[in-house]
This record gives sequence, structure tokens and C-alpha cells, in this order.
Amino acid sequence: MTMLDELEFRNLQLDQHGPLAVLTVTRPKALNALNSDTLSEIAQAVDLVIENPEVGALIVTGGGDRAFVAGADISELAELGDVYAGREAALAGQDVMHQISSLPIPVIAAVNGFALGGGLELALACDVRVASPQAKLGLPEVTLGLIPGFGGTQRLSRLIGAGRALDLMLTARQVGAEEALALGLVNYVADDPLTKAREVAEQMVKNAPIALSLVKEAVRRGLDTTLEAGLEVEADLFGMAVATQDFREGTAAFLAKRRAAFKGE
Ligand SMILES: C/C=C/C(=O)SCCNC(=O)CCNC(=O)[C@H](O)C(C)(C)COP(=O)(O)OP(=O)(O)OC[C@H]1O[C@@H](n2cnc3c(N)ncnc32)[C@H](O)[C@@H]1OP(=O)(O)O
Repeated sequence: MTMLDELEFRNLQLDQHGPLAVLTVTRPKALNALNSDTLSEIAQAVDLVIENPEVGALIVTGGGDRAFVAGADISELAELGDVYAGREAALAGQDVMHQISSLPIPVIAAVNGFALGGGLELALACDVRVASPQAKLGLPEVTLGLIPGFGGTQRLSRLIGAGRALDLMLTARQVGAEEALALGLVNYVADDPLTKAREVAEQMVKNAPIALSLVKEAVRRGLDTTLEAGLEVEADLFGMAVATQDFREGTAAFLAKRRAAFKGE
């Protein structure tokens, strides 16, 4: 099997540390802005992560010490000529964010600086966000005559509520890490967000992998539906968890007062 960190990309780096994969966007001259090449490299990298059964969690971060990702690449956006090109550009970005948000393994954003526009949308596609004290987060698209197009209008509202999301999108203001924490926009603030993200990921990968994927699926599908339909989804997926070997192992280990050895089966 190919080790993830043996592969070469132009605008990102993919590293593997045991069960953890780390995807680092590396366009420091443009504060890691997402041009179309970088977006397609992210899609390729995520495909490799999905195909590698050794990887139990993914961390996404930005190279350098200034930015997570400062948005979609504005010089490329400026070239968009008509309504169709604009729509295609949004759909292309949305596809990559959807690919990340529907990964069956936990995905953690280590937000080490600016996470603006498409950069915040990338962080929003992850399950959990860890911010450095210097991080600045926002959706400033209206300052460019645009609206968020990589999922921000939908994911930010679902995460922190429509009122708070509208405040951020209509003012275009950037929030610091502590305000982001108070808003529920990030889960943790840490001086070294990558180290903290690793700690959180390590805690997650100790748990039963199929159960992790079912939790993600239940939350994702439930957000798009009524409480009643969401509870049915939960019951169905609970049933699937009961059919796993890991459930037998987890309950047997508890009763025998020993540590569970999950196999993802
Ligand atoms: C669907 C999605 C839509 C979107 O995402 S729209 C884009 C949303 N993002 C933004 O509007 C943020 C744009 N960037 C900024 O406002 C500023 O940057 C910062 C506040 C993040 C930092 O400001 P400072 O410290 O003064 O740095 P600097 O000189 O502006 O940036 C360093 C270099 O990085 C390039 N850059 C920064 N962000 C982007 C970007 N989003 N797209 C393309 N290039 C970007 C700059 O131009 C410059 O480059 P050079 O050194 O060649 O002048």
C-alpha cells in the first residue's frame, strides 16, 4: 500500500503519522488561497485518504504561520465571466467541501491563522475546529460583491444559527479565536492548534471506527430533516452499530473490565 506521505503535490502536503493523516495547504505566498489547482489537489488527497484503511482521522491545516486558508483565490474569481462560470466555480468548491464533510472518519481543522471565505468554508466542512489565539475567521465575500459559495451560507447557519451567521456574513467582520469559541464556531483554542488537533484525533481513533462513521452520518442526515425523520435515521444506524463485531467487543470488554480492541468490523 502506498504511504500517503510518499505522494507529491504542488500546493499541499499529505503526511501520515500512524492512523492520522495531515493535509497541509501550502501556498504561503497567497496565504494558502484556494485556486482551482489546489482544490483539485485537495480532492485527490481526500480520495487517497478514503482509500487508505490505515487512516482513522484526518487533520486539515495551513502551511506557514499566518494563514489556515485566506479564501478562494481572488485573482481567479476576478476572471469569472458570466452566471454559468460563477455557478460552476461554486459547485466545484462545494463538491470538494462535501467530499470532506462526508468522509467516514473524523476530520479536524487546525486553524492556525486567517480562515476567511473559502478558508472558513473548508474549516466548516470539517467535524471539529481548533483555533490558534491569532486565528481570524470570517466570511468577507460581500466586500468583493460576492456571497459565500463553497457552502458557507448553509454550513455556518447550521453550526451557529442563522442570526449569528447573518451578522458575520452581512458585516463581513473577522472574529478572533475567543469570540469564535463563544459563538460555537470553533471547539477549542490552543497555542499550538496542530498538536491539540492531534490530541483530539488520537482520542477519537481509540473508539470503534464504524461507530464513529455512523455518528457522523446520523448527525449529517439529521440536520437536513425533521426531528421525527432524524430519530428514525438514528434508530436505523443504531441497529447497524449493533450488527458490528466492534459492538460485541466493546460490550464484552466493558463487562470483563478490560480495554476493547476494535477492528472496524
Ligand atoms: C467561494 C469563496 C469565495 C471567497 O473565498 S472570496 C475570498 C475571501 N477572502 C478574502 O476576502 C480575504 C482576502 N485577503 C485579505 O483580505 C488579506 O490578504 C488578509 C487580511 C488575509 C491579510 O492581509 P495582509 O497581512 O495585508 O496580507 P496581504 O498582503 O493582503 O496578503 C499576502 C499575499 O497573499 C495574497 N492573498 C491573500 N488572500 C488572497 C486570496 N484570497 N486570493 C488570492 N491572493 C490572496 C495577497 O494578494 C498577497 O499577495 P502579494 O504579496 O502578491 O501582493
